Amino acid sequence: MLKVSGLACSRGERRLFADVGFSLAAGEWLHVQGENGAGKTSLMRLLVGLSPADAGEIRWRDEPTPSVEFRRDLIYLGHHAAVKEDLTPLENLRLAAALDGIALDERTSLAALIRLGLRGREDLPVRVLSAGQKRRVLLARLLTRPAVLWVLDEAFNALDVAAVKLLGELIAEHLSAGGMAVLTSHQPLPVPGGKALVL
Ligand SMILES: Nc1ncnc2c1ncn2[C@@H]1O[C@H](COP(=O)(O)OP(=O)(O)OP(=O)(O)O)[C@@H](O)[C@H]1O
Repeated sequence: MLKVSGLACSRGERRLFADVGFSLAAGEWLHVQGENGAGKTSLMRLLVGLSPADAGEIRWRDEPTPSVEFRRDLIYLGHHAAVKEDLTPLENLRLAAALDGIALDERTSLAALIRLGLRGREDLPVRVLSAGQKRRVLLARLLTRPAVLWVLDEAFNALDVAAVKLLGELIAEHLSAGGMAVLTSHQPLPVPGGKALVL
């Protein structure tokens, strides 16, 4: 269970939001909405522990975050998350796993890339892939290790119609398996249910 209460955030002189609260249980997801500059990315960064809040509390499994359990249970894909251009998709996935302290076998990586429609691209340097294919390499990380909580900032950007549908399916499968997700997007998302938070 993720429980957020009384969260406040300022940037410079400006108060972006105050008293933000929500909770997520297994199978639930939150759609964070708001106009450009409202503070969606700032909220996601607070949630995952990359920047401190002015006030409020974030609890995961009844413990304050960040905790070892929270880090283990979380996959965060930031708004500007990128893949390394000189590495191949397989190498990118291995590197991301290593940074999470996890050894990743090639079979799992390859299966993730194939699910993301990148069969035959796994050994090419990422720099030769299209923008959408690069996003797909990033999204393949979702399938390389089990994580209960997916925090995805504008993950649907730069995806073609098929990839939007695929990501929607991956998130729906994740939720059906008891996962949770916090998603930002300016568009309606192809994921059933969901709570809304408008900043
Ligand atoms: N480190 C920082 N220093 C100063 N201002 C910042 C900083 N980070 C964010 N801001 C400001 O905070 C506001 C909210 O930014 P944020 O990226 O959270 O918005 P957003 O809702 O994700 O916007 P968008 O829909 O355009 O992606 C913006 O005005 C931004 O310029």
